[in-house]
Amino acid sequence: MATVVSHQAITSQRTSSNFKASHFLKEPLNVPIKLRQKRFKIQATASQAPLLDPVLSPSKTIPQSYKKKSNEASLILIRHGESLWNEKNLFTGCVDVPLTEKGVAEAIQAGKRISNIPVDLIFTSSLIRAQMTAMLAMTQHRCKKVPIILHDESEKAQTWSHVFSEETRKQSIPVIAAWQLNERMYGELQGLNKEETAERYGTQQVHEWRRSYHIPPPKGESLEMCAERAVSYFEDNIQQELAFGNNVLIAAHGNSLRSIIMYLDKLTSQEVTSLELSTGLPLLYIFKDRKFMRRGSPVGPTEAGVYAYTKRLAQYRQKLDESLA
Ligand SMILES: O=C(O)[C@@H](CO)OP(=O)(O)O
Repeated sequence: MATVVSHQAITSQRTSSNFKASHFLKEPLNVPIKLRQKRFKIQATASQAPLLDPVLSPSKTIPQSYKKKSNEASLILIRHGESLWNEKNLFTGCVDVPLTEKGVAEAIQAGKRISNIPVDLIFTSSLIRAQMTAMLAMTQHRCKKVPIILHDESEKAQTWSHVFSEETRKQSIPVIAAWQLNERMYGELQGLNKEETAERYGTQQVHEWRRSYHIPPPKGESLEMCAERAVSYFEDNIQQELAFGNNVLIAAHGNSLRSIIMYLDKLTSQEVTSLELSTGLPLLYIFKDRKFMRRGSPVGPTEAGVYAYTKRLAQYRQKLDESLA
C-alpha cells in the first residue's frame, strides 16, 4: 500500500528544488560558494537540456565572495484551510482533496494577516489544498507579486515554463512544491471517518495513532517518520534560503507542520503530542543568528503589534506604505 521512496529520489528532488529556486530568484550573489558550486554542477551535468534562461542565464563564473541579503529572515507557516475531508471528518493523509468554501475564506483571511510580511519564496506540499492556500493567501499580499509554481516534473516542463523578462520575474514569487511537505501518510485510515474509527478501535488507540510521536497508524507513517522527510527537507532546502536572508512562506499540513514546529521550537516527543494547529492560521518565526524565534500568529494587517516584531519588518511595511501611497 505505502510506496517507499528511495533516498536517491529524495536527494534528486532536493537538488532540483535548490537549483530552480536560485535560478528563478536570480540572486546568485546571495548564494554561498559551496551551494553555488553545487547548483552550477547540476546545471553543467544537465547540459543536454536547455536549462538556462535565454534572458537571465546565470553567469558561469563562480564569484569568490557572496553577500547575504540580510542576517534576518521571516518564516511563515500556514496549515491549509479547511478541506472537503476535514469538513466530512475523514482521515485525509496523502489523499489530494481541495478546500471547501470555508477553507478558501480561511486562506484569504490568512493572506490578509500576512499581507505586510515579506515573502520571497514559497514552499508548498504537492497537495492541492496546500497549494490553493498559498495561492489564495498571496492574492491578499500588499506586494502584489505573482506566485508562480516551478515545474520540475520533466526537463521539458522546466524549459517550457521559463520566464523571459527580468522585469516580470522581479514581480513574481517562485513556488516550490515538495512531496516531503505532504501530510503524514495515514495508511489504512485514509478515507475513514474519525468518529467511527474511534468507536471501532477505541478513543485511546485512535488518539495514539493521531497524536503520538512514535506510533504509526496501520500501514501509515508515525509523526516520527513524517518528521524524517519533512524536517530533512526543511534543513536541506528551506533553512539555507532563510540563512541568505530570503523570506519564506510554507503552506503545508497539520502533521508535516507539527514536525517542523517540533524542530523549530525544540519540542520533545511528549510535548508535540499536545500541539494542535488550526486550519488557515499563519504562524510567524524570525530567523536570526541561526536561531528561530517564534512570534506567534500575525493578528491582522491593521494591528500595530505584529509590525513591531522587528525593525526589519517595520521597515518593510513602511516601504509598502510608501510605494502604495
Ligand atoms: O486527516 C488528516 O490527514 C489529519 C489532518 O487533517 O488529521 P489528524 O487531525 O488526525 O492529524
